[in-house]
Amino acid sequence: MTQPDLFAQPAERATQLRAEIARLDHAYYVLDAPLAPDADYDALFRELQQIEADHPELRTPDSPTQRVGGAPLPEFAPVRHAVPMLSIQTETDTTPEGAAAFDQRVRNRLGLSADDPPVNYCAELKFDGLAISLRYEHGQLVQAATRGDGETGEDVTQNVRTIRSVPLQLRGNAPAVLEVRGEVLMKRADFERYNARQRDKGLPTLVNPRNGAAGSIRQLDPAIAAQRPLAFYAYGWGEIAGWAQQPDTHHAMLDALETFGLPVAPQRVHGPGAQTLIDFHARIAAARDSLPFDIDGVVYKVDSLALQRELGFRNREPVWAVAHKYPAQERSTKVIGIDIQVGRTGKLTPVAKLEPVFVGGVTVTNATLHNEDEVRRKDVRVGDTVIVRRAGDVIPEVVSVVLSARPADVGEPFDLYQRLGGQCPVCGSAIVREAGEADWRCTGGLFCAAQRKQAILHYASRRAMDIEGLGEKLVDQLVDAGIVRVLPDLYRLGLLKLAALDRMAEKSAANLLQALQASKTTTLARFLYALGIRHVGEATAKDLARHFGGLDAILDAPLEQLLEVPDVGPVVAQSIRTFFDQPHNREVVEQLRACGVHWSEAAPDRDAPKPLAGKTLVLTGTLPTLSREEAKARIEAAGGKVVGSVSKKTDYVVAGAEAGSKLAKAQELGVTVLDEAELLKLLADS
Ligand SMILES: NC(=O)c1ccc[n+]([C@@H]2O[C@H](COP(=O)([O-])OP(=O)(O)OC[C@H]3O[C@@H](n4cnc5c(N)ncnc54)[C@H](O)[C@@H]3O)[C@@H](O)[C@H]2O)c1
Ligand SMILES: [Zn+2]
Repeated sequence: MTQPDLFAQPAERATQLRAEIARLDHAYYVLDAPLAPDADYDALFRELQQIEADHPELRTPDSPTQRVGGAPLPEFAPVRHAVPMLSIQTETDTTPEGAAAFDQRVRNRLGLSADDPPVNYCAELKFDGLAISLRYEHGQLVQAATRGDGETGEDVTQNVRTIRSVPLQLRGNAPAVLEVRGEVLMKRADFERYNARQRDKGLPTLVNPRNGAAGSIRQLDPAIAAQRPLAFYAYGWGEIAGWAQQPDTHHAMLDALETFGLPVAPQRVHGPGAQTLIDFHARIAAARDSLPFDIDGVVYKVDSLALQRELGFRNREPVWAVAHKYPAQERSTKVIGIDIQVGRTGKLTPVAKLEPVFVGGVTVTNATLHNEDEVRRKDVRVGDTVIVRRAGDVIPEVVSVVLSARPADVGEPFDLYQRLGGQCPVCGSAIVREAGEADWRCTGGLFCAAQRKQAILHYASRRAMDIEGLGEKLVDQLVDAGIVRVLPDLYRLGLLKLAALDRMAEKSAANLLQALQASKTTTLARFLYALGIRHVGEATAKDLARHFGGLDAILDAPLEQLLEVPDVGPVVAQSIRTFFDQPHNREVVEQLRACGVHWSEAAPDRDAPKPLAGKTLVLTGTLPTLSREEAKARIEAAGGKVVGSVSKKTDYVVAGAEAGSKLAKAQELGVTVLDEAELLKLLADS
């Protein structure tokens, strides 16, 4: 990025700026891969405009200030716009009161004095997407084109057809020719969802919604475009022919477009004078974060089409419209460090520490880097200049690195495991990243301070230890006050301490103590589930309890033994093993037992005979006494496997009432068919 060169002469500086702007324009408009945040680009652009205003002799016809957008890509068929697609002037005073200056300018140009009535205006959102022109002939969508350089755009009809909200056929009595102009964009939630999915799959993410929209529309493969969720909002028009009663104000035109079935954003107003605009500016600024899509500001337009014609155009901009921007949602800043945070579920998230930057209306000093692969893909290093995005209520994130600004002494490529020496930065337990997972995790779930609240809430939940009255608010209080650090502390709570907490009546404190006392008598399955071991849900906890009978056998079970448990595969077995290999986790388990948590242990099931070992069974129809789940559990406990469809490899089909095609198939293949009684008899042999 070119820094202002204070010693350059205006002519030299203008040349520098034009070259830099041309480079950024190409990346942004042609390649859909911006190299700098808009705020930086806008600063360069304004500087050039200022030089050209101060030194008109330096203005060249090929200056970026004299034209719109970028050259169309040769891969697309060119579309010559019957009415050019222009830009909009962005004012420097973009405070709400800035609207008064626009009003004054309009009044001056129209030769109105202070005694004349106010001019009517219309105000809309300034969508941050890609401008598109939709051509309808006799109500049918016949062509969709990008803005391109304003004169010639790209034919993107196939891709635009995949956008659900763009009508292929207009409703009502549409004019013979209607060119609708508007913006294609990606809603924030769709963008987040798309990126989350990509991250999970280890695939590249979209830089921002604007880019996602532009990149999708300018896809050569409509099938790819169709997978990207896009939206469209109309805000204007180009060529019109054969419209008998065409409205004569901008707002009535938008209303008419809406009646044709075109999407028009509801956030729009019209009314007299600057105050209409000032109010809209303030209202939208407050609502910006909660809008479903990104906007970069608001647009003010003179409402009367006759007055618009009178005011006309200047350079590449209409005189009757102006844009006021809000604080940028993307800014560049420097990475001064990369921290790793431990989330409440043990997930490790790399976070960039930043030189403070004002973005999206707040000062940001931290931005998420999501996960290790993401840091590597973006190649973010300490010392880099990065683009940071903060839009809506989403946490700020690092979008990309400005590689051209990378210093020679930049840090090493990021390696999470090495950075942490394999240990959770909060509790020192081992960290793991399972196959197919994007995140590293701390395995010290019972002990890790970062996971305390989550661990307690899970432990107390209804299907775990079922401790009534121990909800989120109370857990927050107990942990924040330092009263409960690890689970066994729960059993050391006394009435005095509890009743001293905010809003805790003595009665409810006593109830809680009673619930805690009652929870000490439990089952092994509940206790195992309550520990919150990753991948050990209720069903697996029950299987483990049944298979091993007692806790000690599980604590030390080698992987091979864990793998013998029905439905426990390598990932689950490893997760159990790693969990109990953490000394801190074991300590907590021992302390819980010492506090009196107990259950009755049974003979280990794994030593029992397995009459169905190696057999494959299929269940069909309704059995007289066993539910489908019970039958499955019993068969699995006896070493059998239950599958969904009958084949030659099936050993038995267990058929109940209303058995259908599976029974027929079994008979056809000559597979032995059992009823419930016969199944129970087989099981009883164990
Ligand atoms: N980051 C970069 O490197 C880089 C490079 C080039 C351009 N840019 C950015 O692109 C923009 C450049 O200008 P531009 O001419 O493309 O757009 P602009 O900001 O000058 O405004 C014109 C565009 O606004 C859009 N618009 C949205 N809502 C509208 C509404 N209600 N009514 C009318 N128009 C509406 C239309 O698409 C129209 O084409 C700037 O924001 C600039 O920061 C960034
Ligand atoms: Zn930890």
